[in-house]
Amino acid sequence: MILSIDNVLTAQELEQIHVILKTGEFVDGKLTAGTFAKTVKDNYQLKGNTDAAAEVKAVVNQALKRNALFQAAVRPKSIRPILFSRYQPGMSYGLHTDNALMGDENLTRSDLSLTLFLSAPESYSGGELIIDTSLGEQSFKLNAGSMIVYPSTFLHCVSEVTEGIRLAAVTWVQSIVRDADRREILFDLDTVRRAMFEKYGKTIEFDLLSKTHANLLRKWAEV
Ligand SMILES: O=C(O)CCC(=O)C(=O)O
Ligand SMILES: [Fe+2]
Repeated sequence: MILSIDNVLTAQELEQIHVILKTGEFVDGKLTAGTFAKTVKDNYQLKGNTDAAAEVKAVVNQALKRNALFQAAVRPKSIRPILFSRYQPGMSYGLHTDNALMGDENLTRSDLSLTLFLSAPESYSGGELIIDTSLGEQSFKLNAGSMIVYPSTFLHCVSEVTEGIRLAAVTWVQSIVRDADRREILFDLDTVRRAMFEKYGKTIEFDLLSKTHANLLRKWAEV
């Protein structure tokens, strides 16, 4: 399942991030790419381990934490440090696969990748996130503050930016439910059970669905 979530950031948070990214120090994005992805990665990334990076990371982490749809669909167990990237005209990130395991001591398995778009789509040309799914290529260029979450199992790329600046936040998530199909079943069950509660209250059907949801989660969760 590829999930598009709108308004992850408020206008105020977006503004705060833009102010920081305007003066923040950017470094070559190749520094955070795997051996082979490095050969096709051409962008800048906000230098990590600075006060500026800590502030923007905190804003995005908080936004992910409060987003009910993200939490229900993704079931994050751990989230890698957020990267803030900048693409200027001529820059792109060619077709690649994300590393399966990330980090040194605390390994995170990349079950899901996410791109949180930070620039207004009309402010730059190109720069689509293109995901090579089993149904063919799907191209995304969302409003500033909106986010795409997709299984890290897909090949993907960022097309060349030909005009303007593309700013984005990206990271990877290990889910407590490793398997994407199982994650979707749990998400659907949870959605239906909540909708039934809203509509009919705490009926026996709601209780049975809740039991099934909880029992499947017990079977499939890795905690
Ligand atoms: O910027 C994006 O939309 C995706 C970046 C990406 O694929 C990566 O950092 O691995
Ligand atoms: Fe990637």
